[in-house]
Formats: sequence, C-alpha cells, structure tokens
Amino acid sequence: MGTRHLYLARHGEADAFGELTDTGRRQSDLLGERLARVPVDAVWHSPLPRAVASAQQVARHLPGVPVAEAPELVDHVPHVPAASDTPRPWLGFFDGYDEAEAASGRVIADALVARFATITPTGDSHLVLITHAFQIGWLVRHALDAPPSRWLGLNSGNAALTVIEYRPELPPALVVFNDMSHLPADLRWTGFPATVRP
Ligand SMILES: O=C(O)[C@@H](CO)OP(=O)(O)O
Repeated sequence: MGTRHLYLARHGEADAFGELTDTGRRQSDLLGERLARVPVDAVWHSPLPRAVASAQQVARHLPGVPVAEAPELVDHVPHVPAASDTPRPWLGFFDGYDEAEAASGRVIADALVARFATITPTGDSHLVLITHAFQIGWLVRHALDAPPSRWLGLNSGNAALTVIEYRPELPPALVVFNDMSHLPADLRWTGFPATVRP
C-alpha cells in the first residue's frame, strides 16, 4: 500500500459564462509551472469548461501526463447544512435547494471521496485534481474529519493549491491549504462569499 498525494486546485478565473478568462489562463499557467516540480501521475478535471481549460493549461507543463475528466469533480453542493449550522453570510444561499437536489449532491460528494480520498493499493501516487471551490472544501473537511457543515467557508482562490496526503494506517494529512505563492499578488483572490485579495 502506498501514499496518495492529492494536489487540489480550483480552476483559474472564469467569466460570467463560466469560460476561462485570460487572467484565468495566466493563473493556470503559473499553477502548471509549480506542479511541474512534482512527479505527477495524472491530471483529473471537472467536466465544466473552466476546469477543462485550466487543466489543459496546466498539462502544457506536464508532458506525457494523462489528462482526463472525472464526473465526481463537477461543481455541486456537497451537503446542505441545517439553518442552525449555517454561518450568517451563507444564510439564504441554500433556499433554492430541494431534497432531491440535496440528495444528488450528497451522492456525488460521497463518490468524490470514495474515488480520490484514499491510499493507493500499490506504491505512491501523485494526482492533480482541477475542480471547484466547494469540492476542495469538502475534501478538506473530510480529511480533517470535521462536521459536514464545515465545508462552508473553506474558500479557495482561483488556481490556488491545496495538498492532502492519504497515508496507510494514518489519518489524512492536510499539507497545504489554499496556497497562492506561485501567483503574483494581483492574481490572488478567494471565492464566495468574501472576495479577499491578500
Ligand atoms: O461558485 C463558486 O464559488 C464555486 C463553488 O464550488 O464554483 P467555482 O469554483 O467553479 O467558482
């Protein structure tokens, strides 16, 4: 059994139609340069265009590494919290979610964890996942064994890097969270609900 190293990244900046912007391309390019220092085995990406385009940009720096779509990485709400567990800035955000939508989000979230948040049967593996803010928050919450509602507020910047290691017989290790050090200051910002440019 080996350690799985998951390199989670939110796609680069997207426009109102969900397409990668020129800024998003630059962010993804710099993320690719950073990931080129890692022995990446594969890049998996969400099916949504902003993630596909980001993954293609990243992959330009990883010659020979396979790139493929994973439906579990699609943007979705992984868990709808009870009102009492919902931080004030998010109150009202879930008003449109009915039970069927919440249930389908849970199914995808469980599949995401089952597929990627695990050790490897043989040897170590290094996987890059290009996905969305909520999915990164959900995997971080899972790694920390925090309550389901804790995915809220675990924001990721565009093209920011989060690293989790899954080691045999040990709890998952959150190694890096929302690291934007590969981006110049004018390309760093976080997602919903607050926009912060540190
Ligand atoms: O809308 C958002 O804030 C997030 C949710 O995951 O999506 P994306 O990362 O695609 O911007």
